[in-house]
Amino acid sequence: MYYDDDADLDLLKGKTVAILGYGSQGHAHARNLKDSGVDVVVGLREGSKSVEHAQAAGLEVTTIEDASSRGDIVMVLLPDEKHHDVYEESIKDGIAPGNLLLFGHGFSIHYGEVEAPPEVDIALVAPKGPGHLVRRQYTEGSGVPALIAIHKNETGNAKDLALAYAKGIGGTRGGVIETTFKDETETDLFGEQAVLCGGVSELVTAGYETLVDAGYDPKMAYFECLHELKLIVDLMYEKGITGMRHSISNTAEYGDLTRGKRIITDQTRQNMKDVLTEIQDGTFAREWIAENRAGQENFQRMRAEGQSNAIETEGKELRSMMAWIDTEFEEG
Ligand SMILES: NC(=O)C1=CN([C@@H]2O[C@H](COP(=O)(O)OP(=O)(O)OC[C@H]3O[C@@H](n4cnc5c(N)ncnc54)[C@H](OP(=O)(O)O)[C@@H]3O)[C@@H](O)[C@H]2O)C=CC1
Ligand SMILES: CC[C@](O)(C(C)=O)C(=O)O
Ligand SMILES: [Mg+2]
Ligand SMILES: [Mg+2]
Repeated sequence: MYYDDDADLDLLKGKTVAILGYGSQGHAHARNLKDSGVDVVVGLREGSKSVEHAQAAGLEVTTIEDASSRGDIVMVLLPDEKHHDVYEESIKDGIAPGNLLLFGHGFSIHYGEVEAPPEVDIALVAPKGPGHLVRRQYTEGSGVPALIAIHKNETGNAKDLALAYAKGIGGTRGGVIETTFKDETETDLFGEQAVLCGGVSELVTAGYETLVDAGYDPKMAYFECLHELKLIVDLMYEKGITGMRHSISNTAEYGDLTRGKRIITDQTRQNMKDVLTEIQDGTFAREWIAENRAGQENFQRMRAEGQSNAIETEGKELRSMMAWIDTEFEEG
């Protein structure tokens, strides 16, 4: 594990860090690095809606081409599915030998979507959390842990620079692990599909719909299955599963221990293994790349279906009454 004392922010002094994209991760990295005293330039496509947000945050904005050629370190924080095309059209020619090309996730390098030139260093700094929380936790004085991995290190400086970058975004406050592009990519995809996003979203929706279908008040179902999830997960985050069980009633804990395995069954565990296999053998990556080449028709349809679920309309109304909940993303 690497913590603040293991990384040297001074290595970024005199260097320009180009952040390509100002989305969830892009805005967080750009703003955190700037607040850490790093010289940052943000690269955005022509007509980007993000220009005004980045400029309002005091950041210099230029084109992706210009940022790629000005950056000693060039961090690609564009959607994974766009990396191939944008790299070929706007990034590749600007990267000088000896510069460091960084990614926030290993997908495009691991699955061969980006073919990098031999004389350029390549590494990743992948926060283990959503970009908006990378920013929020940094401003609060804490930080989202991160992974680093080195794919190519012609200069011999890639690891120290990746660690310095991780420190600049707050990652070394939470702890940084060195891994490989392969392991970062596969564990990240598995986590988001089986547990953090796919698993939890389906679990919450299924629980909500079970209560509503049985005739219970949808508002009660929302509080029970979605709102309270954060409060339970906060305890797990702070004190572990045992700590969470300390805070809940004995009745809840007995139900947890005896009923949980009827929800996550041996079949569910087998399904998790199958999902992992599809990640490891490239099936998922090929499917996602093909979906994009075909214009994202299925992706957009499923996204719209998810947005119109009853739990979403119910939740929007209930959250609007809780003044302490920040319901909008201001940028990113
Ligand atoms: N989201 C997250 O929290 C995490 C993401 N990552 C990784 O970080 C990387 C970035 O992900 P994320 O932050 O979600 O990305 P976003 O979808 O939030 O990125 C949006 C940004 O990319 C720009 N963009 C989108 N399409 C294009 C294009 N065709 N050409 C040029 N610019 C484009 C957008 O431009 P405009 O402003 O003009 O719309 C915007 O600035 C990915 O590799 C992802 O896997 C890693 C950890 C967590
Ligand atoms: C959990 C989803 C994630 O992997 C992340 C926020 O870490 C992502 O790709 O957005
Ligand atoms: Mg992740
Ligand atoms: Mg991910």
